[in-house]
Amino acid sequence: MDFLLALSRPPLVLGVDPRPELHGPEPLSHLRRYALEVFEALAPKLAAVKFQLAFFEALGPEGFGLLCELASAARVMGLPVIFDGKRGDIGSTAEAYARAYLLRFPGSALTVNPYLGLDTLTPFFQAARESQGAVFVLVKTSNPGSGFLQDLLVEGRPLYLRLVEALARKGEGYREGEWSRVGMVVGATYPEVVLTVREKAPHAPFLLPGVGAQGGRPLKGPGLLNTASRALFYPGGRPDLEGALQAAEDFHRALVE
Ligand SMILES: O=c1ccn([C@@H]2O[C@H](COP(=O)(O)O)[C@@H](O)[C@H]2O)c(=O)[nH]1
Repeated sequence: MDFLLALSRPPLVLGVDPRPELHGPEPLSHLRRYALEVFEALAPKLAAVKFQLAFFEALGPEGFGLLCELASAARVMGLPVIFDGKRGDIGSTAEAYARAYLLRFPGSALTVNPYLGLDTLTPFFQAARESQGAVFVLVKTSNPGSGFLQDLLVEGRPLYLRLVEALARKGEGYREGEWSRVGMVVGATYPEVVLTVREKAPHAPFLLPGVGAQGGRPLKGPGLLNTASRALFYPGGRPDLEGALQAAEDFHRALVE
């Protein structure tokens, strides 16, 4: 499956940030069952499933096993997968991260951190092209303090915008039809920034985290993948299949009507 197919699906991404303490006496088996039920029930309303690697890593080796199992199950259900790991390192290590999440899981996407420089992102972009995947580069993150570095003025323009311009240029080399395999993360908590970034990067898929629990509202537009984790996976703060379906229907209505 080519990740870019996610852009022709409904524009909502289910975030999976598992909290075993909410899953009773046998947390991992309950979590596995619950996640599979949620994937199946919500699949027709989703562009993709985003797995937050930190929450799986925090569960130790069993957590990594569960991540692989759930990622495979999502793909079998026809759902593209995003690994939210915000990886980034010198080139040789970036290559290893790219092998781990893009080449071993063809057709998936990975979030990456640009702080080390654009040269360190090339292994991710090349792996995404080879595996029909995608890369989402952190540009303007959803957190309240993101401006501390990202909004710094550099030669009169915010740093995030300079990054966007450079990525948009680079992304042209990884474009297939309308969309590039070089995507960007822009917080749904900054809707005005989403518009500014879109003007500079018309062919980049955008991952918009922060919908729901962080106060961001769903945003409509081509190539915008609205992402909610707690609000969809744990509506009301706990596992609730009916509630998850209702929340997905509400977001879906806001996005497609
Ligand atoms: O700018 C960013 C980048 C990534 N995230 C991740 O998205 C989810 C958000 O969870 P919610 O429960 O929907 O708030 C989480 O995995 C973050 O690590 C982000 O929030 N902002």
